[in-house]
Amino acid sequence: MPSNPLPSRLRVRTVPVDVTGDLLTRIPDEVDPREVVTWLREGDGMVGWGRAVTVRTSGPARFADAESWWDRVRELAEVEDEVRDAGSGLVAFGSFAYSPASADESVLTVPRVVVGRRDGQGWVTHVVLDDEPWPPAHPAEMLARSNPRIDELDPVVETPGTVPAERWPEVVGRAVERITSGAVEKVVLARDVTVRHRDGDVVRVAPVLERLQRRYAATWTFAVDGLVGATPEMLVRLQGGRARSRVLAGTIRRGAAALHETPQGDPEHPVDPRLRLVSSEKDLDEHAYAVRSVVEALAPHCSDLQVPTAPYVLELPDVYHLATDLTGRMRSGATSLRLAAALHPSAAICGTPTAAAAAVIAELEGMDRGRYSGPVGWVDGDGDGDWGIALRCGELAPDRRSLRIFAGGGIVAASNPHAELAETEVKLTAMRHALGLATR
Ligand SMILES: C=C(O[C@H]1C=CC=C(C(=O)O)[C@@H]1O)C(=O)O
Repeated sequence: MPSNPLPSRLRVRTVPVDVTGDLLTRIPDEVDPREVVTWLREGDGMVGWGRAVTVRTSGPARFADAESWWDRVRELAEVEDEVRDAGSGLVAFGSFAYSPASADESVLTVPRVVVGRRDGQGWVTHVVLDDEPWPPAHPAEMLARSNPRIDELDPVVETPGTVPAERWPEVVGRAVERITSGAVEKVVLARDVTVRHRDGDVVRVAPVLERLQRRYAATWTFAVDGLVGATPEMLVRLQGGRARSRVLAGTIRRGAAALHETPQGDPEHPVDPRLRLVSSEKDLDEHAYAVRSVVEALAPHCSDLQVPTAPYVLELPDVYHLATDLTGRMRSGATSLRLAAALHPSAAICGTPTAAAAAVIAELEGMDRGRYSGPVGWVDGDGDGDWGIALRCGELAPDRRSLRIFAGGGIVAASNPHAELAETEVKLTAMRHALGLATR
């Protein structure tokens, strides 16, 4: 497990403060973009920066190694927490590779500073190591500073990804063949696109996050170790003994164009795309596989698991998704991180059966997904936390001068390869918009 040795002391102090305005503007501009962490929704949540302690893990044990490291950090921490809410006191932000075979490391990190706000209650957490003194600035003074360049996007250009868009329908067609031959029932295939700083400089993430949270306020805007995005899908939230999950699968594009997209579309008698989505056998099938995978993984940990019988339509700025919200009471004592590990990879991003779908993905996608589609989120000292699935996101290259942005879609027997290409394009809109690229 490659990680720096833990310090002999780790002191954590959380104080309540009045936090007004946009949390993202509190992140100092000079912070390395890979050291920025965020978890924001509807303006509330947490932002942080700096690294107090960090673990990097990889391979099949990437979750288990991170969990045992977190247990040691929890034992070591001396916590003074005047707020005592989920996320106050000791907290770590994490992001895990989708595949055990990924060359990309998974990461769990305790920032030096966290600024949080929930339901009008603000707080600041500082972390110091060994005998370091507490930072001299009073939290209120620190919060008075605000990043003057938050609206300044870096100029970027887009270049093709691993599989060029025009070849994507062929790749999807091969997946449909695997499904009709019976090798697999559902498989989720994803593609990437590379975006580079036009002048070869470092791409700053705070302005990207700012645009994501403004347009996609109802999603979770995240940043962990250079992975930035706005996910609509909550793998698991654990708070006060209750687990929740929002499963998404099944998508239709918003807007007038969607009305004419299928061969059956009649421009004279447009059908609301939401109605089309809830009555589409193909999308309902795709959704049912995803729900089943989450129910199977949550059931051993929960009593009283509530599973709605039919999905609802989640409305996002570019797309509608079929969505199911599940809730259960915890009986296993697992932390949110343990639950995220148990739920990954769900059939919303891998397929059914899991092992067969993972093999088809490895064979057909031709790329390493890195941390796209892996769990991303945070865990606090009590084990509570939020873990989303890293979707609608991009991952900064180690040199921070480019990022790969990703989008995928669930393939079932009835999938149309050209419609699947269009679906990945519309899902790429979130990151293209946030980076200031004209959307197609
Ligand atoms: C794999 C992605 O979306 C998943 C989540 C929602 C809907 C999906 C779909 O309809 O295919 C995917 O399962 C992605 O955004 O890259």
